[in-house]
Amino acid sequence: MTTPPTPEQIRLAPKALLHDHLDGGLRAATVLDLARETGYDRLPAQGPAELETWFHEAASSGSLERYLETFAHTVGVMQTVGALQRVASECAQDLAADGVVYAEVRFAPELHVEEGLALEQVVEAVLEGFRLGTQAAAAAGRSVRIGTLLTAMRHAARSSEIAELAVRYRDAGVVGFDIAGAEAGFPPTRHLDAFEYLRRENAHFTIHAGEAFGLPSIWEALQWCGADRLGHGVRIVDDLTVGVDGAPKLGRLAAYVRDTRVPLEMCPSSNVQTGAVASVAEHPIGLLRKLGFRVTVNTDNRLMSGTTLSREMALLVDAFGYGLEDLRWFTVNAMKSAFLPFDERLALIEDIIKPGYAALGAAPSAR
Ligand SMILES: O=c1[nH]cnc2c1ncn2[C@H]1C[C@H](O)[C@@H](CO)O1
Ligand SMILES: [Zn+2]
Repeated sequence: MTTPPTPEQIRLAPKALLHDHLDGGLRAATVLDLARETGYDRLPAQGPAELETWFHEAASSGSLERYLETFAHTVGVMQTVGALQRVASECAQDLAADGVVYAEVRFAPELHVEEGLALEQVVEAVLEGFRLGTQAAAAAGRSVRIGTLLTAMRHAARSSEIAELAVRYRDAGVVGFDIAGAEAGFPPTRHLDAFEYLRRENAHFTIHAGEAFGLPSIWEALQWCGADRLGHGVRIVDDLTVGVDGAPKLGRLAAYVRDTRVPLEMCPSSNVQTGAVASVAEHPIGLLRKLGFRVTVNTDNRLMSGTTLSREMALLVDAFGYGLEDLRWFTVNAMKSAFLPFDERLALIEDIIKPGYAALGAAPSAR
């Protein structure tokens, strides 16, 4: 019988995070400070606790489109070099304090040019913020490595430009590309040029797919666009049926996803808020983990969900009875799927992750 890890053990356990939005992870107090400094006067609440509650409630309507409307207020205060640097630096420090040892954090440069910044200035400000935050975390005794993903908005038309930006900054901390935003009505094939360019450049990308729209979106992301990973991908369960023997039977797309080890960046709390799943207890992560899909656990938007990676893992421990060994499995899956060179992924797994779980008393893995 598995002993459930305590919240403190979960926090101390080394964790890897592949899906976290910079503009969805601000501290509420920072949103308020930046609004004052930059003259942004449209915030819906004036104290940090009220603002935190507002984000959580407004993002919990059951609709992805309404969830996305809340970003107007975070993006609204992230329009200067100073604001972008501060948010990125605090992000690195908050992740490190939560025991995250490797994170890929994404944001959409095109959303941060309202006050006249150039796309390059936006990217450089965020990279500098991550550098400063990582340095501050190290000084506090916590080591975290951050890779940046550049996101293009799927309803807009700047994906090729953003893909080129990702390639231009690939040696300066940008490790990949993504598309995000409303999914229904905006299939990933609208951005085929960007994905074809990235593949020619041997670059990595993930695509938000199978969150608010189903199998066709996942199929396009993989088989037309060539995504390395899927953001969410929860709707892959639509391709599972129950066979005559009562065992789950995989359709062709689900089999492809499992058999070619496509990483699924699953975000339990966010999926409940947008209505992609009914509750954490009913999240497909339980079934997909049993069936051996390459599942990873992520935060998506820490501010909108009032969460951390430790909390997402604790919710799964409560729902599915996971032990430290399961959390290590999710973590190793994430690290294997990171957009880092193979030798660097292996070093993090062998030198940091496995010893970290062993120190907490996790049983050695069978393989
Ligand atoms: O879960 C999501 N699905 C689709 N789009 C999302 C999600 N979370 C955040 N975004 C959007 C809103 C942000 O402004 C943008 C870039 O981070 O990505
Ligand atoms: Zn997301």
